[in-house]
Amino acid sequence: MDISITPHDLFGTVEAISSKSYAHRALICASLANGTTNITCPYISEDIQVTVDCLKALGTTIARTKQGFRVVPAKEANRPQNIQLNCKESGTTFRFILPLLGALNISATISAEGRLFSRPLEPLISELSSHGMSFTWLDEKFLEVSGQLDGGSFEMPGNISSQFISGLLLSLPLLNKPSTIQITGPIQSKDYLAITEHVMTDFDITTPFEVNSATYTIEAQHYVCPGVYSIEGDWSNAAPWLVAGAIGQGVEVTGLSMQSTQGDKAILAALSLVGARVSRQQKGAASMMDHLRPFSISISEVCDLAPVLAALAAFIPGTSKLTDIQRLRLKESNRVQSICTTLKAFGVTVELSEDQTELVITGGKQPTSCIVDSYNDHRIVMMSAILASYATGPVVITHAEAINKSYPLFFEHFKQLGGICHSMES
Ligand SMILES: O=C(O)C1=C[C@@H](OP(=O)(O)O)[C@@H](O)[C@H](O)C1
Ligand SMILES: C=C(OP(=O)(O)O)C(=O)O
Repeated sequence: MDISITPHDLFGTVEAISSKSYAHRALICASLANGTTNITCPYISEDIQVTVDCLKALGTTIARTKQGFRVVPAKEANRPQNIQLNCKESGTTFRFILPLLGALNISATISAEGRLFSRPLEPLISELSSHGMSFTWLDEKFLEVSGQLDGGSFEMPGNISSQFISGLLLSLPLLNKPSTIQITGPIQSKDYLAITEHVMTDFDITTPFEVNSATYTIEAQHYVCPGVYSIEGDWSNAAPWLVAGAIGQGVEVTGLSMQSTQGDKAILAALSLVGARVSRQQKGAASMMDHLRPFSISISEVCDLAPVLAALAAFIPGTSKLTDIQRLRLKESNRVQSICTTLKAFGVTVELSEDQTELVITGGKQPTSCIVDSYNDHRIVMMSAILASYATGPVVITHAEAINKSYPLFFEHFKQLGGICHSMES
């Protein structure tokens, strides 16, 4: 599907969709608990559905209700022994499900789509292999997984994907012997680990972290069903609207928690830093244009914000920088390349620093009318839609169905804010 956008100011109010990161974790914890959990999660996406489908294959009964999901864990005797899973393009699902298969001693043949199997996995596979699990690649198209995961001492680098560590945290309490996870090197995406700890605590599991040794201790524990569980609004997917507000007449996003553990609520601090008028409300946030100035922001803790921050930089006269961009190359697309190519198509000057760790964007000229690709990346679609709204003429985004990975209602909400778009079959 291609989307054609006619430039028009984005203005008004939109409701935040349910947090994808919280939804993945709550569905997994509920599947492992001692009773039925009703999860409030009004908005779903392809990635959340992938986690639902994988958990169903593990024996969990999950029904879509009016407001979310009813999750009934499998009885031990009813768990399958050998299953087929398709993790599609969901990195979070894939990296969480691998240790879980080992903890439940279920063999699986896993398939994937897009770039998922090319994204980093080795540190996780290597640690799981030295704790009882086996992995075999079939033609690089399927991953066969088997073996009982054994507790003990795990080591994991902190600067490749926090999902390796979150996956271990979720699974290790199920083992009958205590474990530790020592994180080596710098720890990045820390707030995603905090989200994992938050949801696990809500299901009565504690995983104390000792800062000096950078080590989690995980005792054998039981997930306790909280009865109901509410998924909060998604800050990462609210960010494009808040950026649109800051370069236009103002946008408000409701249904967001100001106390959220989600690192991407830092979009508000970023917008304040560039001089936008930001208001923090009881249950939401709004942003509006003021005197915008160039910025330099490290994206090491907020890597999913990089595409929309790049779009923001394009509208600000002067040179802005996104620094610590190394891990952007490991996402649904190589986001260093896809951000650069997209900005250039809109006529925006962008350069990579000599050491390849910074994107240097010179903004202030109106983005030009163009045809851009999604690079099969939902966050590039959102970035392009914001740039297109203020472009000199029509913009076509090809393969825009990539948006469904995290935000199937994106273009509905875009129209709700006054955006003008229509879809065309590719
Ligand atoms: O745990 C999570 O829910 C996520 C962790 C982050 O990945 P990395 O830790 O690999 O950066 C983030 O980019 C991803 O969209 C969601
Ligand atoms: C990288 C993302 O997700 P995942 O790692 O789960 O595929 C994302 O949502 O931008």
